Amino acid sequence: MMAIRELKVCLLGDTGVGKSSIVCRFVQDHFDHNISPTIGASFMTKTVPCGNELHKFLIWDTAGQERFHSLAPMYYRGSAAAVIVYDITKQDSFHTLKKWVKELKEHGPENIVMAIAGNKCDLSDIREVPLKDAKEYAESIGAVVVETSAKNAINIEELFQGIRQKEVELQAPPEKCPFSGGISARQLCFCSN
Ligand SMILES: Nc1nc2c(ncn2[C@@H]2O[C@H](COP(=O)(O)OP(=O)(O)OP(=O)(O)O)[C@@H](O)[C@H]2O)c(=O)[nH]1
Repeated sequence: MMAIRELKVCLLGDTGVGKSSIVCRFVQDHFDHNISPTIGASFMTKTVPCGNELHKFLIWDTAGQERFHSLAPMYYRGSAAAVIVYDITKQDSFHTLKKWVKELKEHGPENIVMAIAGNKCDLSDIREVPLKDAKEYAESIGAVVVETSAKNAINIEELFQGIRQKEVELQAPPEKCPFSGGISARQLCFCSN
């Protein structure tokens, strides 16, 4: 029987950036143009094979609307990883992302793995946030960074794989990591350009 390794992940970020859409694409490989805003939070799981183990993602998708902000600690406190999402077409959402990172550093679990997702990269012709800014910021906080499109299924698998990789590395010395062959996950970036 294969060992199951569970990984609790929460998604944080402004309302409308595409958190639920990212989870929906990852878990169900589906995109809904008319998806409703999340109320409170929602929970989904996905299990993926990894070497001779199974990795089970336990995913908490939080609501981005300000009125739900006070609920977020219930979800990030028990998480091994946080995906903080912004919308590349909305500078304000990148500002909100920075506020989430600050809150996680102050009140989140000590070794929480952080991944930044710049979503809606299919809309890069109306981009407001340069990829360079996201890369520099991610590097400054030791986070994985990736531009995603839940709509066009770009980099969604890579985002979650990046989290797994970093989490596994935190628990095993780099030479034992099945993904990187010894390269630190902090050096890995899944941006396409
Ligand atoms: N073009 C484009 N639209 C997207 C993408 N991802 C999500 N959307 C759209 O953005 C809107 C908001 O998506 P949601 O997934 O509900 O956003 P959310 O961050 O979960 O919002 P809250 O639940 O309010 O926190 C919806 O109309 C989606 O169809 C994407 O990758 N590209």
